[in-house]
Amino acid sequence: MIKHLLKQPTQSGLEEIEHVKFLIISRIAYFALAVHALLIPAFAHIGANTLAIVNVLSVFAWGGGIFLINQGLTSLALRVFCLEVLIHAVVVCATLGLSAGFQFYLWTISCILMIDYQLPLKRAAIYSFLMIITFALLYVFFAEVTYTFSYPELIPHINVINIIIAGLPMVYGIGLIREITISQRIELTEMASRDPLTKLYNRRFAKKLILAAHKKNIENADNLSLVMADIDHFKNINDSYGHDKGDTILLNISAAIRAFLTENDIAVRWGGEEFLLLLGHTNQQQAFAKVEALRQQIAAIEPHQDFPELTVTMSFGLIEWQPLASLECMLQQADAALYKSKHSGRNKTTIATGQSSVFNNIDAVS
Ligand SMILES: Nc1nc2c(ncn2[C@@H]2O[C@H](COP(=O)(O)OP(=O)(O)OP(=O)(O)O)[C@@H](O)[C@H]2O)c(=O)[nH]1
Repeated sequence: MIKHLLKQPTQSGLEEIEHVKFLIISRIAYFALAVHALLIPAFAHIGANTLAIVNVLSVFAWGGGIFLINQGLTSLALRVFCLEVLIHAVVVCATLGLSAGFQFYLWTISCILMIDYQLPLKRAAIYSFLMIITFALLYVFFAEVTYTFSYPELIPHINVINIIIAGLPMVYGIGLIREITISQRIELTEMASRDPLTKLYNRRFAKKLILAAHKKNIENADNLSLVMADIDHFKNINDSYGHDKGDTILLNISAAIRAFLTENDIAVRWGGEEFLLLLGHTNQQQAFAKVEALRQQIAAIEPHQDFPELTVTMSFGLIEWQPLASLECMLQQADAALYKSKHSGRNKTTIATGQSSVFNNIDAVS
């Protein structure tokens, strides 16, 4: 229910909270309006005419509040509602006594005031605390007031109903805050772990993932290969076609990389035009075959119909992770292999074994 109310995670946190609050408050407002309207004949029927009149005023207050909500003045509406509940609780308790349980609504508005983000925290806390003080004072001043109207046998039931209705928004509100907090935490983690342009993992976050994958591979005695990849002559592309075109190429390449990944692989935007791929369950020869397929696929991407002469290629260097070697050592070797690919003509894949042997691509060999 709460999840259903939450909007897309792209919305800023406070906006999202305000939106959800708006929906909840409008629902509560319509419900309260209906209840107060029903209480008018009920109070008139038991002979509590003052309360019937107070409820007429309450209906106006809730109706006015709904009008304010529809005008986008939710926070002001909230304050009108709080004032109405305060006055209502005091008048009803003074007339019927505390046994009917109308005082518990003061706890509800005390909580609602605390989630009114347009109120500064200090002021919200003071108002909220005043509601609690009022609640306590009702027990001081009206503890002796006894119910003298019709249907006294209904009072214990009304008490239970009031406690439940007053308690529900508090539970609901806390549940809502919990869901929003979790969804924002997930969103923040995503933002902190991803590169904003390509949405691949960023370097800082990926190191943890890579080390965890390596540890798991050692435990399972499995193969793991590490690939450094770099777009060829990217500076020239930027200089000739513009930075925006360069960004589009980065996006196309990231999409190709993402499509190529299996669930055991990790792709990272390692630097500007440099990517790191971690291929799980993959030995050196398998990694070479996979990377060659990716390299050819990238070379076949048509960057734009307006620039038929523009071809984008990538160079790769790969190494199978030796179980006892450090990440830094493996990165150095993969980097050295990439360097070889670059310096032997680019658009190539090089395997770094201990002595960094070079495998040219099929086109280059033939
Ligand atoms: N459009 C765009 N360009 C970027 C981005 N990040 C880095 N670059 C550019 O990538 C280029 C990298 O250039 P170099 O390191 O000289 O490498 P290169 O031109 O690809 O040459 P080789 O790697 O030797 O083939 C620089 O011009 C950077 O400005 C980015 O996010 N968007």
